[in-house]
Amino acid sequence: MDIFKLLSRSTKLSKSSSKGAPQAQLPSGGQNANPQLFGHDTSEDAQLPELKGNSGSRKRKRGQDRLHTGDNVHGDKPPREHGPEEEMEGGTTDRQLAPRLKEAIVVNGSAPFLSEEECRQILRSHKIKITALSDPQQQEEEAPAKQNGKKRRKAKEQPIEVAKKRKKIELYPQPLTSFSQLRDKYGISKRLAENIEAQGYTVPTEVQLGSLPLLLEPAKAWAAAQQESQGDTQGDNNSKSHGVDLLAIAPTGSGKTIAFLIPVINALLRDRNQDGHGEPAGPGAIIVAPTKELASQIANEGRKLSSTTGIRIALMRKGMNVVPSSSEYKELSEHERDEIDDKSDISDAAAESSQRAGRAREQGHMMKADVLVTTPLTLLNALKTSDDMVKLLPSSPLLRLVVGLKDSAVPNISHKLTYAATEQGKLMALRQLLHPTTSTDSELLYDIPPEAGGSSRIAVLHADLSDTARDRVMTAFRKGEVWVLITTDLLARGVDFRGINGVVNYDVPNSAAAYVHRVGRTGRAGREGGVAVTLYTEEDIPHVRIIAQVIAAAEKLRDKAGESGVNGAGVQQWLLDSLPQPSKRDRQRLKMRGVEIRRASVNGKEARKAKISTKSGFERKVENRRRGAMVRSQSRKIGGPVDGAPNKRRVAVEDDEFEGFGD
Ligand SMILES: Nc1ncnc2c1ncn2[C@@H]1O[C@H](COP(=O)(O)OP(=O)(O)OP(=O)(O)O)[C@@H](O)[C@H]1O
Repeated sequence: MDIFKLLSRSTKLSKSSSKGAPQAQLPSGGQNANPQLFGHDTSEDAQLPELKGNSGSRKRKRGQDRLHTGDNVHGDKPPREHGPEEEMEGGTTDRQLAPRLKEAIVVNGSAPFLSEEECRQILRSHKIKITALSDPQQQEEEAPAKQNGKKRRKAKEQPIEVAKKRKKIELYPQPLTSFSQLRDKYGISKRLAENIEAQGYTVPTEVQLGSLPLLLEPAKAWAAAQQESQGDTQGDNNSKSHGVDLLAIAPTGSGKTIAFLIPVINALLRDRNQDGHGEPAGPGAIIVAPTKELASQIANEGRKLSSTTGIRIALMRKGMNVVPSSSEYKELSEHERDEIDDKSDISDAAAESSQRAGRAREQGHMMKADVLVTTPLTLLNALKTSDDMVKLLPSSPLLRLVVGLKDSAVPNISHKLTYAATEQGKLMALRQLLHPTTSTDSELLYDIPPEAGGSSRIAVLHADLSDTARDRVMTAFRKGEVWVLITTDLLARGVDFRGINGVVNYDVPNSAAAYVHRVGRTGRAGREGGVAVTLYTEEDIPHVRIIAQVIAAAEKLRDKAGESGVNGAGVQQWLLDSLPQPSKRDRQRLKMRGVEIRRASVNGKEARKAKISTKSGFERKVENRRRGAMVRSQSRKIGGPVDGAPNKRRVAVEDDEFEGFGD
């Protein structure tokens, strides 16, 4: 692994240092040809492994990856295997089907209508599984019971059992194989389609491929689920025009944000057109994100998609109020309305950080918003002051979409587990990692030289910083002014920096999910070349197995896709076998409290914090003495205290400014 190539986001590589690893193979290396993680190899045979038949080079296990016909949709009969030339429903064979599927998968504006079998194959090749969790028929029968308090209480007590008993129905909707189909086939707004195109999106990612048709045509999804649940009887789909609830589980960086934003914006535009009014009708959608950074990112994505459509996407900040309804807006005086319009207009991305917006926020002003993006606490505070904000919606059928394996790391990055023995060892390992050993002419050293920006290239971001400081660091990192960002789990989820080439887990993550999300900051939208390094010490050993297992699973997935890891196996089998298996209790404790030894206070006593330094104790002592002598001499000159006490006149280091690493 050449970490130099990973970090040099804005550095020209010398020929020798760039040999063997083309820039385009890194996550920061420009446009990505295909954002899909699975089933996107368009080469003749690799496109659909199911269609390769006996001539395929990869071996197929008995009973695996075979096509099976529609008479066994729900697993109630064993899958019926058939050879490559076997005739399928509708009289087509695998080979006859292949070109049609390819036509559908390859970027293609026209949208051929695919049979259920064809849909099933496309969805399967992309590892997409869609299930109706609540049976629409059953749900409808249960609806009156919901009014009954006793039954409701009982249902609440046994939700898991009830859910288990319910028959899960697998659905095969028409997959979205190109963004151009959004307009042609689903009739989304012209402006929205243009905005999607302007973002450069052409090939939908797996989660978009499966979820957009469901969310844009919920009536069809409902009808399909109903039809499946009733066997061959006709489902009444005309009356079911309300939407579906969709739970989507997909890999990190797989484009979930626009997968839900496109249907939201389209639905608001459609409603606006149907109602025929341009006045604010109060927020039509609320998006809740765990951190301010993520909320701000989602709001920005939304604004790009809704640009010039008239849909307002507002990032909700402390003290901000939203115009709850069009009737309330109409009741206001003209002056008040003008003021709201004026302030709402400056909520777009460019003005978000402007002084005007800042002032407006301070005054607790009213804003018009069609979509509110907020963090949970801000929403809670807003709800306390406004009862009208949430309208109860009718319950809709619940569908679940899963892409790939749940809780697995993206297969397109390489993982490395590095044993560093101690806390000091971790710092040494990090330093070694950032010091390129392969090239000597690099400007990107651990202590970045002043000519290259020095310590200003490194920043820290955590929840104790002010909002302004957090915004500033985020902007600098996005612009590429900051090269190394040291952060907490605050940025572990959802935050999208397109060009991150590597993630270093300086401390072992507290759970498998935390690992998946942290390392998912690289390798976004299917980009190759990202690296995730996890440093661990002796104290971490009892907790490393869960991480090693996630890595092994990701590598297996990569191998299955026919690619070997960039640097070979990140976890050797012997390591996996020798790491201790943590008990359930240990796993829970780790999740709640982290690695005990690293906590500042253990059992009420202040733990001795390990001094993290790459210098020896002797060197530090000499330096401290020298520094103390300098402080005393300066104090004498300005008549301050000379007893070696800290010089109070020294400028305090502001909490929100990173001043480089101390020795
Ligand atoms: N169809 C597409 N083609 C190319 N790039 C895409 C596509 N869809 C999304 N992207 C890009 O992929 C990146 C990741 O998208 P997004 O942040 O929505 O992922 P996510 O699934 O929400 O990730 P996470 O699980 O980490 O929250 C973004 O930079 C986005 O612009």
